[in-house]
Amino acid sequence: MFGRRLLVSELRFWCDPSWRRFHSSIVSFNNNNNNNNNNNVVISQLKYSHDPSNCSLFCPVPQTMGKSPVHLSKRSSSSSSNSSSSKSKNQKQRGRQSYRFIDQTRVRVSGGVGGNGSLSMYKIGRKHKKRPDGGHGGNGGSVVILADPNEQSLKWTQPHVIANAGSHGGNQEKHGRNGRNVILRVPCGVVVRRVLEPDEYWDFEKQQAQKLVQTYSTSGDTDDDALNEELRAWQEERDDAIKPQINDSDRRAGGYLASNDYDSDDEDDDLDFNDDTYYFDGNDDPDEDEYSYEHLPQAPDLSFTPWGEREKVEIADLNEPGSFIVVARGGRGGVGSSIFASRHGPLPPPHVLSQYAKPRNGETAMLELELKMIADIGLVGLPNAGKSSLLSAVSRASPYIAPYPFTTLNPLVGYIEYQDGFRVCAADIPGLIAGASEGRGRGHQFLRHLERTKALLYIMDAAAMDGRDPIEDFQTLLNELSAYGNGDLLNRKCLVVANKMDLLLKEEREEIIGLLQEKAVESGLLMKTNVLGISAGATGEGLAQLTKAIRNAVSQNKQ
Ligand SMILES: Nc1nc2c(ncn2[C@@H]2O[C@H](COP(=O)(O)OP(=O)(O)OP(=O)(O)O)[C@@H](O)[C@H]2O)c(=O)[nH]1
Ligand SMILES: [Mg+2]
Repeated sequence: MFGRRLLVSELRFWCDPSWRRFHSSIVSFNNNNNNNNNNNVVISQLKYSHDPSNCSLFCPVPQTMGKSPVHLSKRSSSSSSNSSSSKSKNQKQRGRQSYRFIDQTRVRVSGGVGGNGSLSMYKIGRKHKKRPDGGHGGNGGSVVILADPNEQSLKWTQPHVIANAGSHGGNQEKHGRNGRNVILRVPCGVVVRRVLEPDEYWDFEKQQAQKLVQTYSTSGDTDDDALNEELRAWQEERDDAIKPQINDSDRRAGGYLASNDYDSDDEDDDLDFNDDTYYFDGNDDPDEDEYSYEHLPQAPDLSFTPWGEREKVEIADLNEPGSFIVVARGGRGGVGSSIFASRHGPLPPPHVLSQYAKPRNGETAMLELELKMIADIGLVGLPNAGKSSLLSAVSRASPYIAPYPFTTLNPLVGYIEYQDGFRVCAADIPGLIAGASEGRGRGHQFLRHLERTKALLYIMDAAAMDGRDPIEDFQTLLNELSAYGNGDLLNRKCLVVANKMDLLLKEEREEIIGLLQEKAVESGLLMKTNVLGISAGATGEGLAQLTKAIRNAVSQNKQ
């Protein structure tokens, strides 16, 4: 930035007060340029702010030992928003809610390359004697993904994150500095999957089989369709059997290393296969060479996953604050010549030394990150049922509320706080529609966020303001939840709520609540209380009773 032309009318930046060098360098930089007419940088106003959200430049954590990691999170791309005073209330509300929420993304990560080892030789006296004194290169930095409760969205600017390279070694046994790690901060509840390259394989057996198939497929023509059919069946069977799981023993306190998980050559893998069952030619007896593979017709289907999709392997589930995974390790630094100094005998020849001095590249991986929100209770309902109104009535969250469907487009979390300090995290899920379990109306993306909730709150518009029948709405919700995944969502503890009671007469209220109650009992829901009538967006009736019931529903699972 300093070498380039830059015109800034007002520059605000925040920096950690303990990083004094940054303060002074900016101030002197500004002064120098003001005295110089040919300056490239014009700063008319320079402001310090202690509020990170109100700045043009975000200055990362001070670099104390030269090794502090680079933190990548949504804050690193924050920009100033100092014209907020002129915004209307609605715009403000919209702005607050419509921050860019990303719950699924892909990122390529690469560890830093190591530094070169030095080949330096120290001349001893006048004789032509030399002593090797080259230092080792530093190791490249690694890329780490860390679950941080302060993050809300999977947002960062780079599609390819590369950790810093290690420095080169020098003479006099000066070893290079290790590259800085990059820490990608993600919200809690992120599932990390590694997307394998077309030539990468998760397990050894599959790799061997694939090689075999490729070899035979190039050998010639045959009409042995039965064999092909068998091969295909075998592949399908194998694919079902190979459901890679994260092994608990791979996890360590505070985190775990990914690299062990995706080592395709690791023969100690947990996945046990019965050789008899999965023997390549489908025979019970592996020794019996009944088929000749020399003339298979054409290359069999090489893709083990649907067309265009590459194999994905789940390598971590970062569901606890502070849990982390090293997704790309940095390359090792080159070995300096000094390693041979204490050895007896002649030095290795120069070409061998330079081989040693070469650093290694860091690991590279393509990752898919998917956020599954961790909330205690999920608010489920059709559009306009009043989910956001309820969340804003019982918590400090301020979702956008309006009388049209699909006002809420992204899940939003709010905390219901009780007088004794107990807190319940509630997630407002965007409205579901019929067919959501098949993906209609982004249904899959929304239902995914319910997977980790401890309890569900079904909310219906009892006044039928949109002309829908609340009982039918309830049935739609039950259908969609039972059809999603393995239908497990219906077995959660739940509360059933009829909203907009203020618009109904006394008899109508009783009738609606009675019908909903009947339907809930009929469906076998694990209800914590009877159906509750509330008015979340108008009078606030029934909310006190509801918050107690919510606490009751989630507290058994919570310490
Ligand atoms: N009269 C009355 N209106 C309500 C009540 N609760 C919500 N509303 C109104 O219903 C409309 C929809 O409310 P929202 O909270 O946005 O509904 P939602 O379920 O979040 O809707 P989506 O985000 O579109 O799924 C708004 O106009 C609210 O003012 C209530 O208790 N009584
Ligand atoms: Mg809403």
